[in-house]
Amino acid sequence: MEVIKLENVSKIYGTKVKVVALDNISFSIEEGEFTSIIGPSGSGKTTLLTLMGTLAKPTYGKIYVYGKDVTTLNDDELSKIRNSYIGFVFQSYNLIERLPAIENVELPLVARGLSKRERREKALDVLTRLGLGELAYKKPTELSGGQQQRVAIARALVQEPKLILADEPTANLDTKSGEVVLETFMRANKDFGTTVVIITHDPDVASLARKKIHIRDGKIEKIE
Ligand SMILES: Nc1ncnc2c1ncn2[C@@H]1O[C@H](COP(=O)(O)OP(=O)(O)OP(=O)(O)O)[C@@H](O)[C@H]1O
Repeated sequence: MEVIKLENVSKIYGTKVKVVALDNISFSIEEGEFTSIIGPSGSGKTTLLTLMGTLAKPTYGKIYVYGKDVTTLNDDELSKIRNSYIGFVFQSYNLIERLPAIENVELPLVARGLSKRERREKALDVLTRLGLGELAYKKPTELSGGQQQRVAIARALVQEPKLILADEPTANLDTKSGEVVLETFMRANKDFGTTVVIITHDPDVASLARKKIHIRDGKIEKIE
């Protein structure tokens, strides 16, 4: 089954001065694939992930997510798709500072009607898997940037999303923490068939993926 399909997608920013961030891109991602998107700075990687995550619409072309043409959906319908399927890991962590790490991780589960006890158990389990069990009750301001990044990753994973979209998830981490994060993604992929798409600059990280999409100047250079 195709999780994401792009057909002749272009994204142009600006009105007077136009920036062609993506130029006529087509590809698809199948369920259970682990894909990396690689390319130099400014090549359009973040724009591509944003479109795949239905957070913005393309200027031209069609995008299908789990078979639905998301270019024709309204904001409510798009947020439903995001909530049902997608876990995002962005470079900015967007953690709530007055809440301890564990409550930040629990937050997405509140809307799902889980009991407080179930939420706590799940959140602690994911934090522990990411090596943060001891820090669960610390506030984000008491954590390093890399630890905050892992809390944000825990918040995405706790929802057990069918699709993970991650923008440079290991960029701010030391080698060991980066390995833990990648291992967690790989385990979700292997054990639960979670589809994973990660943007990376790092060839070692990219090589873990079965499929690599190289982009340059808003175009696909090659898929291997
Ligand atoms: N909101 C925006 N308005 C105008 N131009 C933008 C906007 N977002 C991105 N761009 C431009 O679109 C192009 C692609 O940017 P994008 O952030 O997608 O690249 P990237 O490959 O993710 O870069 P990096 O690796 O540096 O994060 C760049 O030329 C960038 O300046």
